[in-house]
Amino acid sequence: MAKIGVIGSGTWGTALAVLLSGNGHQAELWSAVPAEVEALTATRRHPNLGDTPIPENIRITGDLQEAMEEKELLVLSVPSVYVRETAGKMAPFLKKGQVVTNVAKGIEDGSLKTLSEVIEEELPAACVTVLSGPSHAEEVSRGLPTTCVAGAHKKEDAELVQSLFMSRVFRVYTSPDMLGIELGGALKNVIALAAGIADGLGCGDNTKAALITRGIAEITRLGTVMGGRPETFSGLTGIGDLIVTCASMHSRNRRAGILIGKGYTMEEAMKEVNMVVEGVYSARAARALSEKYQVSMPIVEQVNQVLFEGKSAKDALYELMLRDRRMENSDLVWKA
Ligand SMILES: NC(=O)C1=CN([C@@H]2O[C@H](COP(=O)(O)OP(=O)(O)OC[C@H]3O[C@@H](n4cnc5c(N)ncnc54)[C@H](O)[C@@H]3O)[C@@H](O)[C@H]2O)C=CC1
Ligand SMILES: O=C(CO)COP(=O)(O)O
Repeated sequence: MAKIGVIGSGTWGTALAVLLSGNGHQAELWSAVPAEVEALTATRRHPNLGDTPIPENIRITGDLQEAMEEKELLVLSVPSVYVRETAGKMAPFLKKGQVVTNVAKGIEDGSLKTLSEVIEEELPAACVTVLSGPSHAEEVSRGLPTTCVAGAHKKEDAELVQSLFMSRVFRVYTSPDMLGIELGGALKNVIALAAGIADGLGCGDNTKAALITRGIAEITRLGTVMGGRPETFSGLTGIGDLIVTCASMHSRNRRAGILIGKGYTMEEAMKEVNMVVEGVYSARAARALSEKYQVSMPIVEQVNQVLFEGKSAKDALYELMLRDRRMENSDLVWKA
């Protein structure tokens, strides 16, 4: 039995605390929002997780020091925009060498840093790791079989995360490619917005398959130029996560995209979904990275134009369809 602090009691942090508690660990769940601490303590339910009870042995607290004290692992589960601020607040209580696992998916706006890089800046004494993969909280909390990848610089840190989370319904692999894992997790949300927009426009399965396939091509092009491994983008945290987020009605990004495709503005769609839609924040960062690294990302570009420049979803779709004619893979060569 390990003591684990889950820092962030949103849908995902709560589902992970329930999973860890089911694995026999003592989980403590922290929230920055006092009203959330009160409501979760009173109801022992998370509003987005249906009837799943939060077991009585999970302590819910607004006291960060208490949530971090004597913990073998700290799971950082706040949305990406709060990662720097929250990691900064954790700094005074962090013990040297304490393992911190980030589970948020994003890229910091402006700095274009991955979230583990942000955490390493704020918590230089921590051993920073990540956990990512195709894993909707709504299904994990119900014990539906799910697979993820624990990424770390050091093998033993990845294996610690693997051993604490692994169960008969939650299989965890390990990987040293933290950069590839994090880029896949952040960038798939932008493609999921495009997939949702296509759904909202009334497109079909052919369109969805095209967006997933060309989407992973964009993610892999950028990710490998930045130093991620191609194998990672064809694995669980790359194509795996992209498939689930483009196909599932649990996906916040896809749902926001559907509304935008139906004519909602970005702000209206985010309000309606009422949970964090990370792709909206990652879209701008993805476009900036594609410019910085001179990598073509046409889907990312069109999503940006729809979200931030008032372009109609239909125009964006037809512009993608009528781009310059090209080979599917320009590395292939024709026989003479
Ligand atoms: N929901 C899911 O199925 C999954 C979510 N993720 C990632 O986990 C992260 C969190 O997502 P969710 O839990 O779904 O979000 P959510 O929308 O359910 O929760 C948002 C949370 O933000 C917190 N918050 C508000 N103000 C804050 C502040 N100033 N400082 C710190 N926290 C604050 C609130 O406590 C609230 O619980 C995201 O990056 C998401 O992409 C990753 C895998 C699965
Ligand atoms: O990353 C996630 C599932 O792996 C959650 O994000 P979405 O809800 O947008 O799919």
